[in-house]
Amino acid sequence: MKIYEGKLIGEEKKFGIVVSRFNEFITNKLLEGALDALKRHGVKEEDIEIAWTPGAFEIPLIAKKMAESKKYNAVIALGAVIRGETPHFDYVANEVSKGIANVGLSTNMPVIYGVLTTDTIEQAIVRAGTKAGNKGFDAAVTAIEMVNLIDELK
Ligand SMILES: Nc1c(NC[C@H](O)[C@H](O)[C@H](O)CO)[nH]c(=O)[nH]c1=O
Ligand SMILES: CC(=O)[C@@H](O)COP(=O)(O)O
Repeated sequence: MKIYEGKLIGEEKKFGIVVSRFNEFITNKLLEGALDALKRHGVKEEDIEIAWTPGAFEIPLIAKKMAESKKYNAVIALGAVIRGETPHFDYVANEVSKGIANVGLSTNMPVIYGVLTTDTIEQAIVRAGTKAGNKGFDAAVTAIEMVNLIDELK
């Protein structure tokens, strides 16, 4: 029986991070978590590039540009979409998740979904480095695992 699972070793791998500025109080924490995870798993600082978008809605386009550049082994998408008073949240959240998934499939590259979609600011804070951990850290670990899993399947 042969089982494939990506090792959590980041040496020699290159990562692009696309992070949205909207709700920067939260997304900065997600970015810190992602950078912490990459470095603690052996990724060199020079092998990480970061692109900032105005909001989460713009993430898929920049993720696609990064993936198509072939400069990285994986792209990590970080954002925080927090519900307001109108249905705008649903449109943004739906398009961002769909867009990011489509980029990964269309470019054949791991594009990891690290975008918080929460009803309240408190829910976002809890997931950006406090009680529920840091979803940016988790997304970066997922990126490392996916890169190595894909290498194993070659
Ligand atoms: N409300 C949030 C937004 N809204 C902005 C959109 O993402 C986009 O930048 C704008 O509609 C222009 O295209 N963005 C977030 O990242 N988080 C939000 O909570
Ligand atoms: C997710 C959003 O776009 C949201 O923050 C916008 O807030 P509102 O619905 O109150 O305009």
